[in-house]
Amino acid sequence: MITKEDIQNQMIQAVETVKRTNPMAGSITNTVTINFVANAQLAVGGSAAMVYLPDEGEFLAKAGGATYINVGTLLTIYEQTLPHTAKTLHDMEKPWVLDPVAVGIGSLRTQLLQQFKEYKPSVIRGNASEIIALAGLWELDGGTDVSNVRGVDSTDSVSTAKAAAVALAKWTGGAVAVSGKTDLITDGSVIAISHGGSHFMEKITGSGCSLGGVVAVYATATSPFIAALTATAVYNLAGARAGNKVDGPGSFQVQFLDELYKATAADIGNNPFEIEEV
Ligand SMILES: Nc1ncnc2c1ncn2[C@@H]1O[C@H](COP(=O)(O)OP(=O)(O)O)[C@@H](O)[C@H]1O
Ligand SMILES: Cc1ncsc1CCOP(=O)(O)O
Ligand SMILES: [Mg+2]
Repeated sequence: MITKEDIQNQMIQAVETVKRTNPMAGSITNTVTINFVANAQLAVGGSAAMVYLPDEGEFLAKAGGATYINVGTLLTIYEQTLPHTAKTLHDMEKPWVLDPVAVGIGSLRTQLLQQFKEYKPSVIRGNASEIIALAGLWELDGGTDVSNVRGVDSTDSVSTAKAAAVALAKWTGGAVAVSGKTDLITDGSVIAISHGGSHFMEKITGSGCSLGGVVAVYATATSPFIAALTATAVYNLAGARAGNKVDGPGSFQVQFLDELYKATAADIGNNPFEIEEV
């Protein structure tokens, strides 16, 4: 099994590469949190670009080092944009990150998330209920037919999503990141548990969505597993630091962006995590 020290070195390298090269990771994401996603991507050193249209999704898929697809608020045009972009990414073997926000609501969301099974997202990032429900939709181990997703929120604990996360990662050959009070990241053979964050992260919209955007930034520079773990680590670090400085969600959001920006590669590599074999 890969050692913790190897993982930390790869995380540090990924952070340094991103800070040095300002890589572009384009997004097709929801209208609620689109601004926060872009700001978080910029804060860690990436470059953001958001589009809605099919040819523009294809353009960004080709131009960017990685791409982020988040199905939070669907528009009718996405029936064309999302499969077109995901197919381009798959065919070009380019990394892409999927956030299956609110899986289970509506027929278009179900149809699109079903289609993504064959396009194998490099990283799937969601809360526990979304990860369990996506595994159910894709008929993989650990999934359930009955979704416990409550709108965009989770009603399951991260540990209950472990089997689903492993099964999804084995199917895609990439990584899965399950978020919550503690976070679980797996590539199907190793599991990392990352600690930190703040209860205020549940009190602002977009902490999960923006985490997906930051995973995409790191995916331009490293493997899906290291990208998912590095993004989760910087979120846990910045969340904890910001949470200690503020007394409400409004100032938390501002402070959190500052702490994302200030976190050094060594700080991020040293944020607490454990690893275990699947
Ligand atoms: N109670 C909590 N304590 C610490 N960190 C949290 C807590 N809840 C969520 N987070 C963090 O917030 C981010 C988004 O996770 P989550 O809220 O599960 O996603 P989503 O917004 O998609 O439901 C992750 O970085 C996660 O670690
Ligand atoms: C509230 C809401 N409704 C549709 S998308 C969205 C944002 C969800 O953001 P997050 O999952 O990061 O909390
Ligand atoms: Mg979410």
